[in-house]
Amino acid sequence: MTDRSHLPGRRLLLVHAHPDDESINNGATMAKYAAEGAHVTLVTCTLGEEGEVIPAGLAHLAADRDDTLGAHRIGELSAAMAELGVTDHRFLGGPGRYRDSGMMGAPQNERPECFWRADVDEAAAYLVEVIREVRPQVLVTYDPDGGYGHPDHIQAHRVAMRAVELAAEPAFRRDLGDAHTVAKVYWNCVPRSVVEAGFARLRERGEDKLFPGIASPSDVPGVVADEEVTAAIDSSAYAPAKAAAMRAHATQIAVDGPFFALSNDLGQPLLADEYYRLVRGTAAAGREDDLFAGVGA
Ligand SMILES: CC(=O)N[C@H]1[C@@H](O[C@@H]2[C@H](O)[C@H](O)[C@@H](O)[C@H](O)[C@H]2O)O[C@H](CO)[C@@H](O)[C@@H]1O
Ligand SMILES: [Zn+2]
Repeated sequence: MTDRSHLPGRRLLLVHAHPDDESINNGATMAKYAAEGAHVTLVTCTLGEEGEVIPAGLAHLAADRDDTLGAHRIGELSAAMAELGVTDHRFLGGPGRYRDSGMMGAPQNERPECFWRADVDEAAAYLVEVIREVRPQVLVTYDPDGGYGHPDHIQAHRVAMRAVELAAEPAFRRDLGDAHTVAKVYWNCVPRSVVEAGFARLRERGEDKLFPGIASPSDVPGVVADEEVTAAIDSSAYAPAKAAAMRAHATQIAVDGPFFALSNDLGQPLLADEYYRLVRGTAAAGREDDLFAGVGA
């Protein structure tokens, strides 16, 4: 039986594809739970080597130039975690084990070392080892489409969901630790009414002029009908930390007040509250305001 005495009471594990996804999707949630004393663990599946680069002075980092963006983004991620108060962040299988696959359909999808071509069970075993060590009650990842169809996001979903299954199997890889059942699994999402209100607010205030273009609600990853949302984390107190963490990913994200843009220069609202769909486990009555609702230590 695993000795849990050294583990903090509440333990949250997040599984993401690239450095920056964690701050965009869950920055306020991570800051909130870290501040409340929960143990927050982030596993990022690639280094984001194939990303575009916003600052002109860093353009040389790009994959088709010096190909050092991955190493640079490790530093960005560390800076972002410092802003959120998160101290446990890891790369799946170690830094560089799986390479960023590029956008769906890109030639990079064919590289043998890219995450999109990973064997899901082999990749999941790396995550089983983390799950059996940290023993989280709650795991957060993407929906089956990865939020917006990026191959690394889709693969992160598949690997996370497979690892949850395997970690709970006592007969699976006993060398990776005692079996552990994750009590609750959530997928990131955003209610349609919140996204539409966010864009309307920015247009009303004329802040949609801060960037060359403005995205549309359909560009936002994981938009769902309001009634599909099962948890809403009021993280307004942590909005500054989230914005600072997003700014730390300077090669990928430009933040201006309540607005941000990725390298496509399409501005969108920076949402402080963060939303989830429970897909494994038992939800508390009504829309939850705590991801740990109903779980024991
Ligand atoms: C938020 C996210 O998942 N970013 C990924 C994504 O980056 C996008 C990509 O470069 C696209 O071509 C741009 O138009 C868009 O603005 C970017 O956000 O894909 C990258 C390559 O796989 C990845 O490194 C980045 O983290
Ligand atoms: Zn991503």
